[in-house]
Amino acid sequence: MRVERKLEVVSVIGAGSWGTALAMVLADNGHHTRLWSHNPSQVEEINSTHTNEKYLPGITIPELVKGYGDLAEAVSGVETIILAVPTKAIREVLKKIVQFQKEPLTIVHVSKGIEPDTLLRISQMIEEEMPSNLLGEVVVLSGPSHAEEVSLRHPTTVTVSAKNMLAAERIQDLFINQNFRVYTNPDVIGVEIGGALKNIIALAAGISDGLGYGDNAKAALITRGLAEIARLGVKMGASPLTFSGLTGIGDLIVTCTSVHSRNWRAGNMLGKGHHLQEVLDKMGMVVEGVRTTKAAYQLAEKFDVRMPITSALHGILFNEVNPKDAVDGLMNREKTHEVEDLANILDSNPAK
Ligand SMILES: NC(=O)C1=CN([C@@H]2O[C@H](COP(=O)(O)OP(=O)(O)OC[C@H]3O[C@@H](n4cnc5c(N)ncnc54)[C@H](OP(=O)(O)O)[C@@H]3O)[C@@H](O)[C@H]2O)C=CC1
Ligand SMILES: O=C(CO)COP(=O)(O)O
Repeated sequence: MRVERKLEVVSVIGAGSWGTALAMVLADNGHHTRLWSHNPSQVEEINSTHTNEKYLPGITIPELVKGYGDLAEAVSGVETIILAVPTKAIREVLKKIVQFQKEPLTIVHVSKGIEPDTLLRISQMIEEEMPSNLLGEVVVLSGPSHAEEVSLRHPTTVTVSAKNMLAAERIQDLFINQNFRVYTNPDVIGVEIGGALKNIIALAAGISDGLGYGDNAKAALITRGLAEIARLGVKMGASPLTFSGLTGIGDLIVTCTSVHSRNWRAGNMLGKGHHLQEVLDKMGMVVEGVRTTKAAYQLAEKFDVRMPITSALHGILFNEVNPKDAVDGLMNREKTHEVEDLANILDSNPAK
């Protein structure tokens, strides 16, 4: 593979499973990689035993990855940071960076969420928090990519997207290697919406499995889930084509069918009758789909888009609706066409 790779010092902000796995990809590509954690004992573990047992048990982290506990030191002198904290921590971390940063930064975010109430995508939150003199480019990296498999160097494909395609291509070159194939896509809205909303459907797929339903139900959730994600995304300005790509159907498949998925696992416990708070306490890792369900429910109202699966999940998570009743509700809705646009054309054609 021919890659114009300029070796850099790169900072990864957030040493959870995804930040650690991405730091390993960067180190495999020869970049000196600073992995920042707000947890001092984790920094100590990364530097002394080259492990991160809580998040990636059994994995050895390459020597080129160094743990940092001081955020200003971790970001000092770098051109690019990879922002790998959960969506709800993004503003807090950026507010800290703004206090000491002097030079513009390219920010690559790898989180999958939408902010409830403001209804902002992550790139919009970054643009809001960073003064323009400190913000170079904003790039999103997304796609079907469980950290556990990336850290084992199993073949993985992702997509990077930015308003400025040259920035996206630079980040493509930073990460791409024989195990980690990176595509570009100019559709930032579609990439961010697909990545965030697939977590809602993964929670629903987990619930379905937890209830003991089978592959038919899961295929239905994936397919009709994609339909409602695309319906909303297109209204928000995304290209419909993006939803048939890695950050759309690709990420939906992996998250709805993999035991690695925290969203699927959380859903599975809910389907087996556990209470939401108990499930989140047990997970010990971020389950982005819960907050994103709230945001997507609000977006559906704002854009006047039908999102029956999101709406059913919203009932389960926030209004004590019994999961089995929610499934019954979905199955007993008014009959409809599968492809609405086609149906609208037929409905307006008197000769049909
Ligand atoms: N895991 C995966 O396979 C993938 C995850 N993603 C996305 O990446 C994002 C991060 O997920 P992931 O790494 O899996 O999450 P994890 O739960 O594994 O780790 C989150 C990390 O962020 C830290 N953190 C939490 N809150 C703060 C805060 N306020 N300030 C600083 N650090 C904080 C946590 O620290 P602490 O240990 O102290 O809690 C932990 O190190 C999510 O949006 C997720 O959807 C995307 C693709 C793949
Ligand atoms: O986004 C992911 C894989 O692409 C990870 O999903 P979970 O957060 O559900 O583990």
